[in-house]
Order: sequence, then C-alpha cells, then structure tokens
Amino acid sequence: MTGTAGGCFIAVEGPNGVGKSTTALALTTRLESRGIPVLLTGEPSDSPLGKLTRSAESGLAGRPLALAIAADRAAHIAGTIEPALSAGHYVVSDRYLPSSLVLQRLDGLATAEIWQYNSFAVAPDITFYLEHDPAIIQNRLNQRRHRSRLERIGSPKRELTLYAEAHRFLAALGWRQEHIDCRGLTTDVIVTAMLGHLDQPII
Ligand SMILES: Nc1ncnc2c1ncn2[C@@H]1O[C@H](COP(=O)(O)OP(=O)(O)O)[C@@H](O)[C@H]1O
Ligand SMILES: Cc1cn([C@H]2C[C@H](O)[C@@H](COP(=O)(O)OP(=O)(O)O)O2)c(=O)[nH]c1=O
Repeated sequence: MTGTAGGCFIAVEGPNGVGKSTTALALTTRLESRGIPVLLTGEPSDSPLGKLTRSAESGLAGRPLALAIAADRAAHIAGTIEPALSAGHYVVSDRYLPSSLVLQRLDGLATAEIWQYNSFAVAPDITFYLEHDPAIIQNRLNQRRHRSRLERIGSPKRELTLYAEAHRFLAALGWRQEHIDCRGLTTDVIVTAMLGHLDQPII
C-alpha cells in the first residue's frame, strides 16, 4: 500500500492478551500527537457484519466462521481502510489477515484454505507481531471474565508458534513484518520501537 498519498497501513498482531489493543491505541495517540491523521480500526470490524461475526463466534466455527471473517475483512478493506489511505491517513489495525492464519488454524483449517478465502487482502506497509512470555500472557488471560471459544481452545504458546508460521508464509509473499519482544517493555517503549521501523521513522 506504500505510496497511497502519504498514508501508511500498519497491522498490529499477536496472541490474545499480548497487548495488541493497548499498543494500537498508544501508537495511534503518539502518531496523532505528531500531527498525523490516524484511523484506529480492527478486525472483526465494527460494521454490522463485523459485529455479527464477533457475536456469532461461539456458534459459528471452522469454515463458516473463516468465510464470515473473510467477508468482513473484504468490506473492511474496501469501505474503511482503502478510503482512509487514499485520504492520506495512517491506518492502525488491531488484528488483520495474520489473525486468520492463526485463529482459523486453531479452528481446524489448513493454511491453504485460509489463504484461498483471504488472497484479496492488501499487504500492509508493515505488520508488527507482538510477542511475550507465554506464562505472562496466560496470567493476563486468567484475569479476564469472558474468554471467547477460540481463546479457550488456543494457548499463548500455540498461538506464538502459529504466528511464526504465518510470518514465514507471508514473508514468501513479500510482506514486510517485524517482531517486537515486549518482555519488560512499557507500552511507550514498544511504540517507539514500532515508529523506528517505519519507512519514514517518526520521533
Ligand atoms: N506493555 C505492557 N506492559 C504491561 N502490561 C501490558 C502491556 N501491554 C498491555 N498490557 C496489559 O495486558 C493486558 C492485555 O492487553 P490487551 O491490549 O487487551 O491485549 P490483546 O488486545 O492483545 O488481547 C491488559 O491488562 C493490558 O493492560
Ligand atoms: C480477526 C479475527 C478474529 N477472529 C475471531 C476470534 C475472536 O474470538 C473474535 C474476536 O476477536 P478478538 O480480537 O479476540 O476480540 P476482542 O476485540 O473482543 O478481544 O473474532 C477470527 O476467528 N479470525 C480473525 O482473523
């Protein structure tokens, strides 16, 4: 997506509980503080289709869930991400296609089938994979009152392994991806590390 009128598409990925939502919000706030217009978004999206997908997650599983997530992603790209980039905005997405390469695999699908449903997806300018000690992530998840079906069948360790496989798969397709080991790092430091990886580093 690079070159879209100054816009920059950043995906924030990583296992449940690693800190994606916290970091995506902090990244957005930091960019805005530098005068950059930013759209903070995420998947499933907050459109009616995304909300339906989110609420149906305990009832839908496997292939039907994968297709619903892919449909929401197609609408999210065409209706939200691309228009923001065309307007020269930065876009920060809390989860994107790599989440499907992890969560739909947890749900029993093979990578080839997941890719078949998602091959339309534009590559972000950069995708960040947040990583942490699986025991610490698990501790965080244990504090949550509600845990989704996929959160319950996965584990931080398994998700980290599947993210490493997703990284290899997408690297072969030319995606630009960076890992950030969050152990012992404050959110501010993580955001600074992310900004240092951008084509036009932001201080
Ligand atoms: N850098 C950090 N240091 C310490 N705790 C963090 C950090 N980032 C996030 N957290 C905490 O970890 C928990 C999970 O974060 P969250 O952003 O909801 O994760 P995710 O969106 O990946 O599920 C929250 O309680 C959050 O406050
Ligand atoms: C983005 C994405 C989400 N999901 C599902 C898994 C989750 O149970 C659900 C919601 O995502 P999640 O990020 O866990 O929700 P929250 O924002 O509430 O923490 O959507 C997929 O199965 N595949 C995907 O690619």
